Amino acid sequence: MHGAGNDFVILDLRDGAPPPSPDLCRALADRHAGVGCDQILTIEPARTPGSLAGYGIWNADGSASAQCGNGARCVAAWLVRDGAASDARFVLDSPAGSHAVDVLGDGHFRVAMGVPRFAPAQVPLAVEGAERDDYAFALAHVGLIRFGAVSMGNPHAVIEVDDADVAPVGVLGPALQDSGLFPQSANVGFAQVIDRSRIRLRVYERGAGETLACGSGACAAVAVLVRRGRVDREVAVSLPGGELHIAWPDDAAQVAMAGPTAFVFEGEWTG
Ligand SMILES: N[C@@H](CCC[C@H](N)C(=O)O)C(=O)O
Repeated sequence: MHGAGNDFVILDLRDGAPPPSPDLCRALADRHAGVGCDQILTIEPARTPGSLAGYGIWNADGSASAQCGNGARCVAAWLVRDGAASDARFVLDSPAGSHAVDVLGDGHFRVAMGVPRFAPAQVPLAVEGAERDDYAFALAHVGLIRFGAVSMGNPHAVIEVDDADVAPVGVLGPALQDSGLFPQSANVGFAQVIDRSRIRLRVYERGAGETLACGSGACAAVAVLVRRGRVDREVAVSLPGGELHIAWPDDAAQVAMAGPTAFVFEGEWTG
């Protein structure tokens, strides 16, 4: 499946089958010798009362994550297609917590992605002191780098750029990930503000490299830009693979992310 071009291998493990090993994740995600994907998602039994199902998230490099916005929509679409979800609203459990999902029709879903957390210890970001909207550090080989930092259940850095097309995503993304500033690494977003309700975004993801879209990254970018007063609280985020709609009604509210899903093919892994 894919959500705005962020592609997934989905394993339905609701029968209690064990999750894939990191080696199997890497083999599945390999775009030459495997199926090819940014993340592997496992659909699992619900973890909290009232939830429809749980899901796990593994990056292409075999590392685990707690949050995946595009993946949440794809899991929702899977459950709707197989008849497990018949209501217009249901709840799914990610490793980061429970998420209300709204069925919007035509393969589109809205997911409550949680309240953004900016405190350095919560991102986590290895700096002393109170949270800030903007951090600046000189990194070896790349020089001064300014970014915002936020957790959406997974760690994000957001760098504002003049033109997303020419942003040095493949240089600054790994440089920030490897800098030691983010003890659990980070997904690094490059956000270009078009106007107060539209941005463009590219994301160099932890464990996957640059992807065509990152749902939690879109939420993170909007949260950072709202805090800086750069955008309003409802923003259309244009990513290389599609568009997501992000709404953050107030600082204490959950961020809502809406966007598309698509089924691509089904198969049996014999590798
Ligand atoms: N593509 C996802 C995020 C997947 C996990 C991320 N790479 C991490 O390691 O935290 C999304 O749509 O949010």
